[in-house]
Amino acid sequence: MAPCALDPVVYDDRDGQALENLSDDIDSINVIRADMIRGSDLLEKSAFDAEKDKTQFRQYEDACDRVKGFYREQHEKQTVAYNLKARNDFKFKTRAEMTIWEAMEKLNTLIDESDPDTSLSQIEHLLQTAEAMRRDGKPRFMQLTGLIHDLGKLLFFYGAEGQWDVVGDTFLVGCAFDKRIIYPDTFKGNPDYNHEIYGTKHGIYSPGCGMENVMLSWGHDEYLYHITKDQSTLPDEALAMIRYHSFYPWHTGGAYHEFMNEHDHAMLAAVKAFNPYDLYSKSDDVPTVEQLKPYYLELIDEYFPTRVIRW
Ligand SMILES: O[C@H]1[C@H](O)[C@@H](O)[C@H](O)[C@@H](O)[C@H]1O
Ligand SMILES: [Fe+2]
Ligand SMILES: [Fe+2]
Repeated sequence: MAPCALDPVVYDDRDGQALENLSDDIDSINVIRADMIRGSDLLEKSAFDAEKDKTQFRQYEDACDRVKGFYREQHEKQTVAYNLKARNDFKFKTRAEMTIWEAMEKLNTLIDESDPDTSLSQIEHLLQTAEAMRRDGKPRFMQLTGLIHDLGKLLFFYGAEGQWDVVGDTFLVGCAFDKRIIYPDTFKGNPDYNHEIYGTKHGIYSPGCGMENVMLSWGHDEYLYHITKDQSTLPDEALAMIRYHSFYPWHTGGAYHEFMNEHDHAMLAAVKAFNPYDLYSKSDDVPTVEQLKPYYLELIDEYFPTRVIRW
């Protein structure tokens, strides 16, 4: 079987039991895909070690069966009907009330089964992302965005149907599934694949309609986007980094650009600046949570005035 950063593992850990048998072969993942970051001047003074061969990130063809199985299920189940229902459920429920830091601690028991590149816990991944930005002197709002960007994975504990509607890359539903999405053939099992409208190039959308009017597959990005939009003072760039960070077919693959408006182009630049910190910090040293906590608690207070968040 193909190698995997996280194999074998206990995935369904909703009760917070100990996760067992995490393999520690993440050393082999110190790799950057130079073509993905070329042109991003925000990376000129990057914290990522240029000597490391980064081409091994996001190697889905070589990924283990866990990752492949995850995406098959996700691609078969993310339909328009499911997405409408998920948004409706979200709107009419408050799942929990807790601070950002408490959310980070709660999320710590989740191991992301879509991710071929890390076996670390989520709190460590969040701190790695934020710390890489801090080292590079990125603005405080961006450091905070790095710290919280995956907190939407909390959905897993609040009524998700599995991990397929929480983690993984995102794409559009309501129009044809783009070939630039990883494992594009797995969409053949999606009931919308041959739909008379959803199966067409533009589907229910029209060119130039703006990304705020398209439906991204439901998961941690969309969920946290709505929460931060309503309950933080973070700027539009931060909200875009949160909403689109898993939208690889768009920010890296170049798909769906026909739906963008002018504002979206500015947001795309912000997401591209964010993305390398999310991805390539996965090979950085494991952060010491307690040591970093005071700095980040202060940063959280700057942008979340109510402190206790409705999740
Ligand atoms: O496996 C990962 C993980 O779920 C990330 O949180 C998400 O943002 C990425 O797009 C995905 O590839
Ligand atoms: Fe994510
Ligand atoms: Fe992430």
